[in-house]
Amino acid sequence: MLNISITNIKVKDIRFPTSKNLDGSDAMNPDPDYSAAYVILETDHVKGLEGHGLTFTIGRGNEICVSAIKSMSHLVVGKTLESFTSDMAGFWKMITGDSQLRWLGPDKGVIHLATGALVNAVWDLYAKVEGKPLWRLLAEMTAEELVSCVDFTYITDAITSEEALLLLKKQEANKKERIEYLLQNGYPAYTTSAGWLGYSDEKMRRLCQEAKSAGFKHLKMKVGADLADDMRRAAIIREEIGDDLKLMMDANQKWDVQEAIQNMAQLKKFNPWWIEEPTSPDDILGHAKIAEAVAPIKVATGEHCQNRVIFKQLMQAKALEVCQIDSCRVGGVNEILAILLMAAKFKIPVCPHAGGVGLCEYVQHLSMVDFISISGTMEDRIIEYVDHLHEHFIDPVVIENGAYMPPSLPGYSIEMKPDSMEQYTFPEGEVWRKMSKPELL
Ligand SMILES: C[C@H](O)[C@@H](O)CC(=O)C(=O)O
Ligand SMILES: [Mg+2]
Repeated sequence: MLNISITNIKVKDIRFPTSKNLDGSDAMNPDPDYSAAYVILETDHVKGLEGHGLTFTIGRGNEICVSAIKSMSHLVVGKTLESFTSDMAGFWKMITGDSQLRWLGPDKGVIHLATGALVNAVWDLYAKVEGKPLWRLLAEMTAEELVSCVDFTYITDAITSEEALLLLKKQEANKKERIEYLLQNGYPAYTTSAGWLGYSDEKMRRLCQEAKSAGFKHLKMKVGADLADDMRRAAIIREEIGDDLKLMMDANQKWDVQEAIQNMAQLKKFNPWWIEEPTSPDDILGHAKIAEAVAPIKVATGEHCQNRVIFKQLMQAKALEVCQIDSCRVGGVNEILAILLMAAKFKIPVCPHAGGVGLCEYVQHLSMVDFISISGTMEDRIIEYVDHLHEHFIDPVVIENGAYMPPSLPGYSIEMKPDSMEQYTFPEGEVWRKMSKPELL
């Protein structure tokens, strides 16, 4: 059944003009246009099944990701799916190990974002061929099969494949119960939709009220542009959500280390649960220093963490207390599994990043497999939710009473509607043509 070949790859530059309403805005990224470098793997499957994947950017530069994906296409076109799935760790090593492309990374920057799109498209195809949503495909793997998806290169000083196997075996006994629990209750979500930096106070108030009535128990706000403004906005949010809901703050890398410590000394008045990306994502020791100084406020990071090696060091240095995996910043599902395993070993909760197009659709699968097979718990774990652009997906996320309900369609939930792809292709799609010629609006 898996003996199908990938016959062709299509890559698209799809952009949504979210900067118009300042959706997704933060202190570092004031005008993001949520965008996708989008991959379609065509196959010779009798039903014409395709693998879809994307990597997320915020507009300009999306074309560079598109180009990088095209440069990697020789690694998948003409190959059978089985040649990948029979040795998933080998597949990932091959994709990230091209002897010439590797020079562009290794495992970082544009080439790694491109890897994310391509690897995720292969997993989408695999899950579709197996007729299962990705979370279930992964959850139904044995401990041995899951371990065999992971390339442990450069992380064996933190976790070996033998340790990973033991950890997974411990979770095997109660997997069925956890699947049942998930199907009944879903996985708790938090919302960022009320707290974008560019929103007016009135809009923020209204969205806080809506979030509360929709059943969310956690809400995240953006900080970092101006401390006085952060204090004012935090006071408004607390006024609206009260003291029972948890509030998180996200500085999107705006501060130097000392500045982060000083600013959090002021903002702690609003009882934040975590401070996210307080400084440069590459500054491991800086994060450790901040974590020590701002405790009990937790330090969260990961959406710009380039690979499993940096995650490993953040964990080893006690620099990260909430692990925010990003489904396409690192090299797709295989590398995410490596990070989930390390987080479980270090007992660090995983709360994925999802502020972007398609990221909610992706990451729900990852937290679900974490719960079922890896950490075995939802304690202190929540998945980010942003209320944008879900209407463009064939299998959009379903949020009920503040929780993600498990997807049931086969695949990785990332396939976009053909119409949406066409209209938002940059720059020739209808939406962008009209924007460049306002008289057509
Ligand atoms: C530019 C993105 O919207 C970013 O602000 C997302 C983010 O930091 C988050 O969701 O967290
Ligand atoms: Mg963030």
